[in-house]
Amino acid sequence: MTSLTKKKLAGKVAIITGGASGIGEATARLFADHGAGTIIIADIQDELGHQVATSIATPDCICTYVHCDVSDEDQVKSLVESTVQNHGKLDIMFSNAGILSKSDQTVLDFDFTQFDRLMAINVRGMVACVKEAARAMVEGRVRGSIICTASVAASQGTKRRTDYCMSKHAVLGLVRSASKQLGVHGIRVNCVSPNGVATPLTCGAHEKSVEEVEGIYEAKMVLKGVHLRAGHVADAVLFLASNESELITGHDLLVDGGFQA
Ligand SMILES: NC(=O)c1ccc[n+]([C@@H]2O[C@H](COP(=O)([O-])OP(=O)(O)OC[C@H]3O[C@@H](n4cnc5c(N)ncnc54)[C@H](O)[C@@H]3O)[C@@H](O)[C@H]2O)c1
Repeated sequence: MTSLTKKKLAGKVAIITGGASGIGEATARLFADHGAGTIIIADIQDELGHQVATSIATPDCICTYVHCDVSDEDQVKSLVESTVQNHGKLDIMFSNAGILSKSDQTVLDFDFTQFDRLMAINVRGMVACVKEAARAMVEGRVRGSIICTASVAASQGTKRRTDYCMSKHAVLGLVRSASKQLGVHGIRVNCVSPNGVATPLTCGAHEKSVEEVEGIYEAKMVLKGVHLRAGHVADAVLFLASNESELITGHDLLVDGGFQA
């Protein structure tokens, strides 16, 4: 096999949170295409998660669904422990699960109940996934890769969705700190920051179709003639998960069509 045809994740064991839908699902499919030996889809949408896992599994790729609410550290701990017990190790954690609040969450109309729920998933859940994955990698002496999903909202303010913007700023702080602490173990920690992708998350928030949402986001991109899709984000995650990014850690990889240029 030449290096050009070599699969980038041959034999790797990966967990993808929020893997039943959108960016997580697209990444699970791409990981399978690139030879991952085991992919664990961790989500709270049980029926969809099982369907996605079944559709990805092949004789060469074990793909299973595990119910895991990332806001509950015990569930994250047991997700990681069962992965290592059943599959021998953990090489890649893609901590991707995230939500938007129902209301606009401007400062003047801030709702703390929605804020608490969002922070429990978008921040507490991210920390739990990074913590448990890193502990398993250190214990198993795995030079693993941890990737979090941040957002373009991680590095600039927003006119609404204040809680979401705050949560993604926190993800950036987590990634940068974890990368400094875990480098000594050979563990890399990075994040991807998409601009708008039409997924169930954003279509639901806008109450618009995929085409309408893609139109809204395309208007904000510098690059024209292309829509930012979940597959573009998955490509960036694959790069950060594979040895092609061996020297890259603590990095925020923007996938935004030039939005922040
Ligand atoms: N779509 C975008 O425009 C965009 C832009 C920047 C960042 N992001 C981020 O990308 C990530 C994925 O979002 P998406 O657009 O693919 O949305 P999505 O709704 O299609 O997928 C998110 C998945 O996370 C799961 N999830 C929600 N709460 C969970 C919990 N407590 N525990 C486990 N799983 C849970 C959902 O069930 C869903 O399957 C999120 O972190 C989001 O903030 C999305």
